[in-house]
Amino acid sequence: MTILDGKKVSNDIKNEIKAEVDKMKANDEKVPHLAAVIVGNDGASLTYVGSKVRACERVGFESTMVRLSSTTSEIELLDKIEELNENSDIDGFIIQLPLPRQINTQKVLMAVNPDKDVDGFHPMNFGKMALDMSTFIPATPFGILELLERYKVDTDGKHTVIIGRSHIVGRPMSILMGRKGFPGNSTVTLTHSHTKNITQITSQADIIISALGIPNFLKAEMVKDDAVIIDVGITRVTDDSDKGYRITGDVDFENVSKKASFITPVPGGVGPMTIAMLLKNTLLAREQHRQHKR
Ligand SMILES: Nc1nc(=O)c2c([nH]1)NC[C@@H]1CN(c3ccc(C(=O)N[C@@H](CCC(=O)O)C(=O)O)cc3)C=[N+]21
Repeated sequence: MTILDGKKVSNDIKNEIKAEVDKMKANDEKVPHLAAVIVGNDGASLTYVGSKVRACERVGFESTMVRLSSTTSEIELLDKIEELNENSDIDGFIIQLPLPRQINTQKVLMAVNPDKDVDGFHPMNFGKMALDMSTFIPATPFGILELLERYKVDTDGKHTVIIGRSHIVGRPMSILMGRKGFPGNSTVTLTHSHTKNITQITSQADIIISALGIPNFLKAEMVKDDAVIIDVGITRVTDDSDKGYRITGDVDFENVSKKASFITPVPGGVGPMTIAMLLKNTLLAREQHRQHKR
């Protein structure tokens, strides 16, 4: 059994990005600038955005955190997005999800300039991804592909079963694993809350990608020997540690890891990769802006 060490790989990627930024600095070029908009005071969201800002500092990017109150109206957020679209110093930005109820998420994501959409959530970029055109791939799916690639996990002709059809993970992952090339060429099954007899399906999977958010959902009985297990779940459970919580994935790691050929831990698996790939998309955005002389 091999642990897919997202913590280590994400550090490698950050070092590679930092080397690129150092070259830019040596040439007196502008360094990439990422902005993150966060609406409201959700604890988990603030933690993630904080990690993104710290990761920017670590690789030498400029970063801007835009904090808006939980009562922000849709119009106010759209105005802020317009401002970021027009600010030529900003290469890419993200709107941290979820958004408060009064705001229509789809409308907001459509307002982001696709050239600055480093989350890859704009329908234009999602469509390009589905059509194998070069674009920003959403950071979590991109991170999973990168892990599979760096550990040379064979995906060709394999049966990949995805649990969860979210717009951020399950849906894009189902498209990416079925694309031509590596990692890809999988036969994909996308399962969700209306799926019947899920154990029968997961038991046949060569690769399982679980993005559900239910701790200990995936048990050893649901997995065949030598399966590849990617755990995208991140659920906070309260405990008596200093933080007051620990995070746990969808997978019963202790038992499933005994059967798996490769498995991602939580924490230290897909989560850190998400942040590294957001940086990678921002570097890509900077390079494209430079070529278009913006
Ligand atoms: N516009 C937008 N883009 C996102 O990419 C986005 C989002 N909204 N909303 C929420 C999800 C979730 N997400 C994570 C990022 C890093 C970790 C991460 O670093 N996790 C660490 C542990 C972090 C902890 O201790 O809480 C780990 O798994 O080792 C987790 C989850 C990005 N998301």
